[in-house]
Amino acid sequence: MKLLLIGHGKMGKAIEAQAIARGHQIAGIVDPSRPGVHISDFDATSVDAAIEFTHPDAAFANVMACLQQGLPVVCGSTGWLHHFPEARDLCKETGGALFYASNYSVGVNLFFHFNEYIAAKMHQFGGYDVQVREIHHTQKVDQPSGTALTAAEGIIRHFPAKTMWRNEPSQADHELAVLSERTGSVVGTHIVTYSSEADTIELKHEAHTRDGFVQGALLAAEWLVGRKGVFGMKDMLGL
Ligand SMILES: NC(=O)C1=CN([C@@H]2O[C@H](COP(=O)(O)OP(=O)(O)OC[C@H]3O[C@@H](n4cnc5c(N)ncnc54)[C@H](O)[C@@H]3O)[C@@H](O)[C@H]2O)C=CC1
Ligand SMILES: O=C(O)C1=N[C@H](C(=O)O)C[C@H](O)C1
Repeated sequence: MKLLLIGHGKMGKAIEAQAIARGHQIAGIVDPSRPGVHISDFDATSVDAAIEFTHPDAAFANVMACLQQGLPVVCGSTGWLHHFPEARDLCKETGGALFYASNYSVGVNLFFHFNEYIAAKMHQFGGYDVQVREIHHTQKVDQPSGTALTAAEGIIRHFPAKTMWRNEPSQADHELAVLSERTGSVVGTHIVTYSSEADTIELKHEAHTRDGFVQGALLAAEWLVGRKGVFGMKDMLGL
């Protein structure tokens, strides 16, 4: 495949290396460190898919630009989802292809699946409170993490005692506390904890490296080619 990489930071560089190892070509790299290269320089004749990992403030414009250029786009940037409905609408209008995941690791997507199952089960029993905790490296700019928000939304859908989340400790029974910690170079750890007076049950995912995110994003780009519409990991993995 001919790939356009948008963002050449920790994720973009790791995706570039893994893409080349898998036999893909890098058609271009768009990043402020490479002035003069723009998404508008590319179209569907030169690029099979764009992969976007940038910044919460940049992702929406990049995704819209890809859709306007007719480029299938795999986006992993977090912190911009309040704009997602506009991107979905443009994707439909243009007959384009958009793949989004707050976390491309297959392991995290199993964690999301088990999280929803556990939330529905725990709802059947009284006496437990639930909270979400995420720990990341100090360079991370958004909080809570996109992954923690996906987990929180999964809990809220299946555990009706919680109707909203809050990014701080909460004494209100209906609020799901989603706590964020920034320390060292932690790649990404997410923990869902159910506590009662009698016991504690935890579901934890700890990324050891970025390899899981990278492999998932490349799988998504390969899977997206030839498809039209808006997709996520559940579509690709059949979860
Ligand atoms: N969905 C997932 O599986 C994962 C998502 N992420 C998310 O991906 C994003 C990027 O993460 P990292 O690579 O760790 O960050 P990073 O800070 O290492 O790299 C971001 C890169 O984007 C570039 N950039 C900034 N504005 C840009 C623009 N307008 N156009 C093109 N490039 C631009 C920066 O110059 C930088 O090179 C974050 O939002 C992070 O939360 C990170 C890991 C996994
Ligand atoms: O910024 C990161 O590093 C990560 N961001 C994603 C998120 O916000 O959930 C995914 C992963 O946890 C790493």
